[in-house]
Amino acid sequence: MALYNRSRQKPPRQQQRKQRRPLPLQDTPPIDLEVINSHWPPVEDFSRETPEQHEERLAHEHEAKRINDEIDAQIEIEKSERRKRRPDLRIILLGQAESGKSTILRNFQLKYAPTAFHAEEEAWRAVIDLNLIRSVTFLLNLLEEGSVLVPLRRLTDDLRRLRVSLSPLRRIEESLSRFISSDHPRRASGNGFSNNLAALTTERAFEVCVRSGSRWKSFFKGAGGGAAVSRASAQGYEELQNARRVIEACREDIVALWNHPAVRASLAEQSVSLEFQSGFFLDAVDRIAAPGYEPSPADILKARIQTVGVEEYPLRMEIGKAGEYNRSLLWSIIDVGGSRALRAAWLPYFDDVNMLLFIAPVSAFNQTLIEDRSVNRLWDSFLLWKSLCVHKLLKKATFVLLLNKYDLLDAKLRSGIQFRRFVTSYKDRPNKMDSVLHYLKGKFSAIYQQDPENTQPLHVHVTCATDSNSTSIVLARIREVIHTANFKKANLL
Ligand SMILES: Nc1nc2c(ncn2[C@@H]2O[C@H](COP(=O)(O)OP(=O)(O)OP(=O)(O)O)[C@@H](O)[C@H]2O)c(=O)[nH]1
Ligand SMILES: [Mg+2]
Repeated sequence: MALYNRSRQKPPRQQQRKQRRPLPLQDTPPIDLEVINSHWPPVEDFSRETPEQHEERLAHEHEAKRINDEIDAQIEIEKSERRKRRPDLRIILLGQAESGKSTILRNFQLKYAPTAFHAEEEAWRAVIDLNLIRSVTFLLNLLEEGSVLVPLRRLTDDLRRLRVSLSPLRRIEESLSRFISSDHPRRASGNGFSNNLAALTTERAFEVCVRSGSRWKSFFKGAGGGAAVSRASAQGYEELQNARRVIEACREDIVALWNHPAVRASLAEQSVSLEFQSGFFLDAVDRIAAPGYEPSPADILKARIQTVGVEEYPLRMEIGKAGEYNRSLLWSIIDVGGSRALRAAWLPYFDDVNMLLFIAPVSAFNQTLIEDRSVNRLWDSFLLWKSLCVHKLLKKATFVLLLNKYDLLDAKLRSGIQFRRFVTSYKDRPNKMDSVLHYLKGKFSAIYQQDPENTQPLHVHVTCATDSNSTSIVLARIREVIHTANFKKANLL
């Protein structure tokens, strides 16, 4: 029966258009409202059929049934595919740029889907190489004529030699950038190597940008070999191998440049701490530029690549204690680009998220936004948090707040930077990490509790996302929250 309806429901496009055109009033055929609830299609009278017509009709019905069964089977396959793809749980990672969202995502992958995590090591090696080269070319730029940090007159012969011997790295930087962020061959926001002090005091001098979280990795999947590798991929792979050879050849000179007393003195004079910058690998050159280098999980967590856009990462749980999972769970983790211009793209993903993980980088109290130099980064985090806490579409989601980068907060406070200088309401509380964290936790929690619709408890954790061991404990607690509080009720776990 359905087949007649279906074939009638799908007339060719032209016909559809014709049918939609309204009939002139006087031509409108009469309607019989009695048939609305009667049989459809209407029962037909075949009593006057000839044997030929009968045969023809049966053949036609047989063929129509075959097509109908085929369509039904296809719909069933699609439904079951969709069911397979639909995650058991959706988590969204939110926070300003460089708060650590993608690093938290990598921790999730490392803990719960290690095979997938390790399969991407080669792609991450290219990012680490690029992060390293950008640090080196940053230092090389200091040696250029007119640099505010190392005036040319102070360049000794050994520095001049290093400038020449390391110059091939500039070309390598170009080719690596091309592969990793083909849309953005140079750094994204012009904040990179200007050697201007405002840029240096941020953590974003070595920015590498990627349009969408995982597409760039697919290049590396096919690049290493196999008959089906395209010519472009093979050529790209060759270039990557070449980049690697140049880095290895430059290893000693990179170490010499980084350890050069004149370079260090100049950086110190200007209070530039490259160690606080994201994607800083200069202190590990010996290991990273060695032949056969394979990135460790810690290296991958330290690598910096800016997310531009929104991407959902399926996370199929691979591990767990025996009997812990009664089936293989599929989580979906949504990672977003955090800078202000990218936040409008978040909204369509709020609808059916089960959990919101907000990442606030507590070390950012003395920094301003790259996108708006007049805004303190900590202030921006609070504004963002406030807007999410009252967001109508997020009322069903469990809120988890991660006070991230406590290691950098600690280092800054220990180096003598006064928290109260940047957050005046902190007044004369101790300039100690625990006290600052306690203060910030209180402020974030108060904002959450201000909205009477936020009835679920807020879960707060202090994290250092580059430390997989401590983060793993936090992730286990988050999983516990998922397990016990909300989703158990819905039989999701
Ligand atoms: N020292 C330290 N570095 C961290 C921590 N968390 C993240 N990072 C580093 O900070 C940099 C930025 O982290 P990302 O995860 O890329 O930041 P994001 O929030 O995804 O940024 P966008 O993609 O621009 O929105 C990376 O180099 C990380 O390795 C932390 O707790 N401590
Ligand atoms: Mg990111």
